[in-house]
Amino acid sequence: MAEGDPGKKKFIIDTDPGIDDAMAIFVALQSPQVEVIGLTTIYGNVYTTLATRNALHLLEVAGRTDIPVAEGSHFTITNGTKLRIADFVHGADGLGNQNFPPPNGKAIEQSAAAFLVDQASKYPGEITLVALGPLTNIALAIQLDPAFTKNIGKIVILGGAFAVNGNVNPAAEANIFSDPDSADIVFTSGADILAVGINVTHQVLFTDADREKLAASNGKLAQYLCKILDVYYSYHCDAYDIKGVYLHDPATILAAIDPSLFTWTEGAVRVQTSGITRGLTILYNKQKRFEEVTEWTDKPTVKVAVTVDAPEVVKLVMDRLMSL
Ligand SMILES: O=c1[nH]cnc2c1ncn2[C@@H]1O[C@H](CO)[C@@H](O)[C@H]1O
Repeated sequence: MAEGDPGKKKFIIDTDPGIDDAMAIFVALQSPQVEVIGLTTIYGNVYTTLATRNALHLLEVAGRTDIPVAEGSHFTITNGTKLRIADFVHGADGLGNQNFPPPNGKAIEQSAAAFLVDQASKYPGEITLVALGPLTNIALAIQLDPAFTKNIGKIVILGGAFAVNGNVNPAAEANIFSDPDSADIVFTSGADILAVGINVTHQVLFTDADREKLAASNGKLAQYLCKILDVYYSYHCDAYDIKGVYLHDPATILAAIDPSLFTWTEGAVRVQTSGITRGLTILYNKQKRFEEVTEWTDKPTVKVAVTVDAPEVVKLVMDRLMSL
């Protein structure tokens, strides 16, 4: 395992790869300010077993098999096994139906939650955990170790649809919808949290012209991504009538590296865990003192992204992806 470069931010990426996860992992690996010290895997875009396989495969593509992968939960925090898997977004293999050969590497013995707890206590306050999938592993880490929320430096979450429609249904965004109980545990845990919702990532569009630029570069990662991106493009064309793809996960990596690319508001976030609005994320902006005690009263404050410098984020993503 890579051992500490004091000038760099230590990242652990919790991921369900996933085409935009692949882009995000590559962006993190190619960012000079970042040292990726581990990947943890979760269901979401694919089942967890396939997420682990894809995480190992992506590290092999990038030549970074020194980075450990810890496998995460196969079910929700309430032991739900009827998972919502977004294979229609990313292809049956999660990586654009390319059917890559299996990786040579293996996940470490430790579970994702145990790995997160361990690393956070090894480097207290130093780790940025970027959560790109449902929040089950993070909620499990919180339950496993009461000191985790204090030990982990920062948690940057791709999740939620703040005051806009979701992408699973009008109420819910995919990562939160997949395990709303975990999401509510994490949002109310008191950890230092930044959340990037689809209200913001839907402004970060990677256009056809961007893809052509990527294709024209000789970079290894660029060439690899151009192979897998087709399925993601078709999905966006069918679902949103747009010629381009949303950079949910890469934008979140950049938020973790440089929050000043975004503007933020603060407040308590609660997640609806049942009923027709299951997965709904509601931010209380603390602008009004309510007469009654509410489910938001006295809950810890988190930061939620409000706007993004989208052209700069796309430019940075492009630069990183063409740099190897
Ligand atoms: O319609 C969808 N259903 C499920 N997952 C989606 C959809 N669109 C995008 N994503 C995936 O979920 C995260 C953002 O919510 C992203 O990781 C994206 O790849």
